[in-house]
Amino acid sequence: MKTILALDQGTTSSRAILFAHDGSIVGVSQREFEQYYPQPGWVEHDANEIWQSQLEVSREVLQQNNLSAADVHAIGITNQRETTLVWDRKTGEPIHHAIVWQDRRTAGECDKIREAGHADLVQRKTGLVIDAYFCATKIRWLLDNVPGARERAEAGELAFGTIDSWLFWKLTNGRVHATDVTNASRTMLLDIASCQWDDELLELFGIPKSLLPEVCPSSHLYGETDPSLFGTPIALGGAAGDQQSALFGQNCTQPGMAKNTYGTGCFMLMNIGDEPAPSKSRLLTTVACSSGDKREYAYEGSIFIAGAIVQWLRDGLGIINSSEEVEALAASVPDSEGVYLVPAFAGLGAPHWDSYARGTLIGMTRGTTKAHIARAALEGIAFQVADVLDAMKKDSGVCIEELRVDGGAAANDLLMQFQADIIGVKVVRPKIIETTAAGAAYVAGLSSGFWKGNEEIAKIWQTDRVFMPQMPKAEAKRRRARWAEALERSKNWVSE
Ligand SMILES: Nc1ncnc2c1ncn2[C@@H]1O[C@H](COP(=O)(O)OP(=O)(O)O)[C@@H](O)[C@H]1O
Ligand SMILES: O=P(O)(O)OC[C@H](O)CO
Repeated sequence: MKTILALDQGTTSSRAILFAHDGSIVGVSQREFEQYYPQPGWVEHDANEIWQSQLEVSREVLQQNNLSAADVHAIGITNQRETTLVWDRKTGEPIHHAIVWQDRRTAGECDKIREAGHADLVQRKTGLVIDAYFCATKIRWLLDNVPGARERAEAGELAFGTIDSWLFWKLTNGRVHATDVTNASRTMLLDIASCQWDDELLELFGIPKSLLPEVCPSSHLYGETDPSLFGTPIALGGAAGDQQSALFGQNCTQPGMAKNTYGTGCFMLMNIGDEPAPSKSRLLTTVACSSGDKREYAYEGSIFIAGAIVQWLRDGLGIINSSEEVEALAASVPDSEGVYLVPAFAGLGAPHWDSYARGTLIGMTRGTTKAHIARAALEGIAFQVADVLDAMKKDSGVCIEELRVDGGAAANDLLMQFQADIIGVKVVRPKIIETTAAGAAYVAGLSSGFWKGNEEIAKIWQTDRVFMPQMPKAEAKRRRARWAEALERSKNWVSE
């Protein structure tokens, strides 16, 4: 049986998923790995643990399904984006833990770069807002804080990579140092129009060019796995950052098509075609996946806390025992009775970008119960998404006809219905919810000839359930206006 093996290297776990030619899932294996929080606001990963967990699940999914490397036509990689790693080219050893996308250690540095007047240059070239979220200031931190790192980097001894690059390096035993263009577009060092590393930005951030990987299309033959890993070499057919991969996996290949992933955070991406138009509403412009050399772009609204608020109800407040339970609890009341929960626990991302906002629970009375709070938590996710959708409509001038959804919290019917109600747009959940891994499988399957073209892949995507807006428009408007007031109260709460 021929399959495509998708490696889905996420923030909290490594997964390996086998896809058959009809797009169905043959098997899944998953391992969590440790999160390191050395200081408040800092988040790190051990890149060797990432590699070991990824290798183990890859071998395990084959074994569990009685398959071998010979049954894998190609491998596709999808990964947590922006997480930054530097390693020694000779030994392959990381010089430090990877600095994770959520890490805020370079926020002060970003404030300075913004204050020095570089925001327009950075947005024009990279499509990004200056924020600690992206790689550039994380790389500089590593070069300036790991003893000897800057000298070694200047001598060409070190390599930088996002997690796709790290996996390519390990899978080929150091023969390939490359990244795909969607991951490269999150470094804040790429000119997204030419898709080349930009010398002016490298100088601004003090980063030697010799550190950087080669930038390749997402759907591209990068090499093959070292024979020592799986017995027989397997073709490496492509890679994509997880959110762009999900956009491709949702088959949003035409301008105006949008998806939203409800995981730890929420990431809404909309295909905007072949021009990297800058956003006027503080969204990001990012490189999207495409099936060949053709460039495609997307607007992205990144929301830092979404499903994580449900984990907080479970672990922080203890009012539910599992994430799934939130739906029944929230459904036990008809509405939140005026309670609003702004989940700005890690500041606010798009379109507000307020690092100093904090979580706010407001509107409670003596009648408020845990059910109202659970409901307000789910509604807070949907209101944030509505704010991003508005910004997208405004920037693109496109009337979004449907929002395709995926991610763990997209299983929550109450949340999906409320989402449709509050945005007044139908919400469509596909049958194959593993769209992130599917996107990686597709880019690898296309470059290696497993699938013939986009048309063949488009047939795989099928609707599971459609949520139509039911709430009267005036009521949705009233609730959004109240949300906007609650949001204002959460802003600029802490000073650093
Ligand atoms: N039924 C549910 N209702 C609401 N949230 C849920 C539900 N099931 C899972 N979640 C949330 O979804 C998140 C996990 O989704 P997942 O897509 O695996 O995230 P990630 O890739 O960011 O780790 C968790 O934050 C969890 O609380
Ligand atoms: O690993 P996830 O699914 O939380 O995704 C992380 C994003 O890529 C961060 O930009």
